[in-house]
Amino acid sequence: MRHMLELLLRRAGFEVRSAADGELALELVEREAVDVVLSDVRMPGLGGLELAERLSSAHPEITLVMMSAFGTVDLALEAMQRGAYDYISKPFKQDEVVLTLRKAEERLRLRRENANLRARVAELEAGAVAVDGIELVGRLLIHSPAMRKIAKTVRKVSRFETTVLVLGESGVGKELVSRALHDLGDRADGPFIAVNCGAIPEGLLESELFGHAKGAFTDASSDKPGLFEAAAKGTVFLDEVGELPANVQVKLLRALQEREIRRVGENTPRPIDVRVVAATSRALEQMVEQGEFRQDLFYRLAVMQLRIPPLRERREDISMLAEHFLTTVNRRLGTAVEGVDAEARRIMLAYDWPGNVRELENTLEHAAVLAEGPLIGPDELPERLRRGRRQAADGPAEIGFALHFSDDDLSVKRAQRRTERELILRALEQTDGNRTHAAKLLDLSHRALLYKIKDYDIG
Ligand SMILES: Nc1ncnc2c1ncn2[C@@H]1O[C@H](COP(=O)(O)OP(=O)(O)OP(=O)(O)O)[C@@H](O)[C@H]1O
Repeated sequence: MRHMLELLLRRAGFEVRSAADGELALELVEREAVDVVLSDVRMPGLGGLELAERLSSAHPEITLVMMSAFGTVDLALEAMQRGAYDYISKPFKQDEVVLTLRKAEERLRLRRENANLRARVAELEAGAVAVDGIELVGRLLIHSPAMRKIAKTVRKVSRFETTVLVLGESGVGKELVSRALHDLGDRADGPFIAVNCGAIPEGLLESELFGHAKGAFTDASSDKPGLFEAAAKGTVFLDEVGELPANVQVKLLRALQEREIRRVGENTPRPIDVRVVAATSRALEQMVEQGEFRQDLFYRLAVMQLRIPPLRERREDISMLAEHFLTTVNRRLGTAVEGVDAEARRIMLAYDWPGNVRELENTLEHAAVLAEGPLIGPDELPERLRRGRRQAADGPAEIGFALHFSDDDLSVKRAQRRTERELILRALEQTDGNRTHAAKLLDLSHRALLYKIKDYDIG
């Protein structure tokens, strides 16, 4: 019977090992990774019931299917109580065995999938995944101490309903930060609606945001809810909030204060249930001083402010983001670029990235398309990067160092390593990558510098 089953199952595509009794079967599963065990109920030595017991305690991941002959069905049922998954009664048809095992296989697949999902959910619930010093907060990849601080605040603030104002240059990731606030908070199951206040024509803004009644204006052929109503139980993200015209600023302030809106052409207010996150790349406080933005609205929006530093102030994120973008570009465009060579990397680390993370993303897409080999070289980088030396006006060096100290990591050893790495990067930038000159600036022997460059993976 064992022999016949071996042949049958092999033919059906299973990888089969056989054991003459229960004892041997237990030894076998210790030696090899086994998904499913098909076992008789009656066997010499260790019987099916005991096997079921021992397997389910030592190897709960293994699915056990029993075979029962006439008169042993009750034993098979008992085995199921002790952890077996299914049983087949003898005599059986060949298809029946294969089908039962396929079912067991499917169950296994589902269990694995569930375990994966559970792990992912646990990660999401924790709000972050940290791997090798890289955190994932919502969809934000984070490595630098400066961004870690932001991640910590995002995690805290996401739990509250407060209005948040996200500040930062264009392309630093303000929208992703706002999304993370939404994704990690209680409204995650609700919609996240992003509105670019600068992109909607002034005349349409009010009705886009708050909706309109039929006949409110020429094109209003029916009642229409606005984005604030569409985002019920979710978040409205007002990007470029500094671009809002004065009349809409007033309406927004009222909506935030009263928690209700009026559709254009309607008098009765409607309650709203949204969290508002706003962002701007403009100096909003200055706009307030110059009378271009309402002060009361500014205070209302800026209950909590998050300032995202530009990429040039957190160069530690560049390599991680570059790797991430290469992976997504490869997937999207079918390219097969494995990385960035040492020289191109040095150029990228020294460049100022005025367009921030978005510029980095576009640069890598451009380079991946041009790349001829597995690595991106300096020639594939846009001209402006090769020309762009770091400017002296980049601020005093101390700023860079201050960023390396965060309250949640006070390890002197790690701080020393980070500082040393940063000093080496700066020396290499100042000397155009000339290691002999850099070693002199660093007061290190040439050999020591080479060793450290390798150790710190500077390239
Ligand atoms: N930390 C990060 N991890 C992964 N992707 C990022 C990160 N920061 C930014 N990005 C990506 O960079 C691009 C720009 O980010 P985003 O749109 O959030 O910036 P922004 O500050 O809102 O820009 P703008 O001011 O122009 O609206 C997006 O494609 C985004 O996915």
